[in-house]
Amino acid sequence: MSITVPVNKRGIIFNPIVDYDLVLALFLEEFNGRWGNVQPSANTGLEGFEEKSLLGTGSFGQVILAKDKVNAEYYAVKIMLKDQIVKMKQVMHVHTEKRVLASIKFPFLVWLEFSRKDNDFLYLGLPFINGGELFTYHRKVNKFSEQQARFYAAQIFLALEYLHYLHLLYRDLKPENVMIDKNGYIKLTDFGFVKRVETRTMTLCGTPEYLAPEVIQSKPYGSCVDWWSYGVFLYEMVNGTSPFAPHNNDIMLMYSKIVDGEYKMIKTFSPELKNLIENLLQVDLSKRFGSLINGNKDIKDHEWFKPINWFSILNQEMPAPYVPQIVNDEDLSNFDRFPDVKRK
Ligand SMILES: Nc1ncnc2c1ncn2[C@@H]1O[C@H](COP(=O)(O)OP(=O)(O)OP(=O)(O)O)[C@@H](O)[C@H]1O
Repeated sequence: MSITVPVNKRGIIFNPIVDYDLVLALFLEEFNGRWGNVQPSANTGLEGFEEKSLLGTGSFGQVILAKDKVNAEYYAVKIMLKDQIVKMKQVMHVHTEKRVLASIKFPFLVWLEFSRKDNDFLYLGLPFINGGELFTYHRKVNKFSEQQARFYAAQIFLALEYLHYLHLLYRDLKPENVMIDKNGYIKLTDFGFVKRVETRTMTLCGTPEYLAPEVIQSKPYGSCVDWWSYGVFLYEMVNGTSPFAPHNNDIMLMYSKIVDGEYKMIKTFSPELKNLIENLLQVDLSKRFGSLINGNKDIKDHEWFKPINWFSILNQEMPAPYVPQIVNDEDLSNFDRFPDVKRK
């Protein structure tokens, strides 16, 4: 079987499955070295770009669609208000997000195309992923079949595996951060909570319904928090709602259920899916898949993933179960609608 070998921006070839040591070495060279494979931010704001429409909003600003006036390429530009970043004590997070985005290259992750700044804002230019959020599509269809969920879950598995090899914790897995590209494959976006840890960390962050018990309890944690969120994600994809969705907005009750690992298993899930979820939503770290002696292999080799050929997923050769309809480069019909961009 042929394996397409991804080539990163500097033309260095690596195979993300076979040679992770090389991938890690290249990542570290970028991450610790020259601030990634991009030039330092030019102080020109979005000069040279046409600001088109609003794609989404985040904690520190907006993500807009912008068109490069010279090469006519489209980008999703994350615009962050400097004041807001400082007030919310997120300087380090933004710094890390930029360095990580500039240093990674993997089929199922977005990367940094360029960065800019001006007096008030920071701008991160990302490839425009035009199929919208997985969240929007999932909400439209309500549930995925196990086969469809497996297609997305396999890509997310490979993305997390890649990040973990680089000692990066993603810490914010949720359908809102998974974008669908024009071919129906996915890309993880939003690296605002990514943290590089060689051992363990203790920071409380993430999205409440997806938080692992050890994060809520302020215990030191490692990459297993992503595998917990992955279990929540699988459940939600196939069931329609997440296992710990709060009743009457009672967040404290939801936290106590997460800490106790108390959720309802869905009878209609296949036995394989039930087993995988039970092993991911394990409060006891000595039992959670991803942290046992076989590491990630317990997930990758699990019966539920038997129909998956990992190389054809990586090479994006498997037909996607859903391919978004995109009529032209500015088609935003797959995004939730927002009013047009107006920024001083
Ligand atoms: N590369 C992209 N292509 C198209 N749309 C994108 C892209 N990146 C982000 N978006 C849109 O913008 C939204 C917000 O982006 P993102 O989550 O990165 O912002 P954020 O400020 O980090 O948000 P959060 O508050 O979740 O941390 C996304 O949910 C998505 O709809």
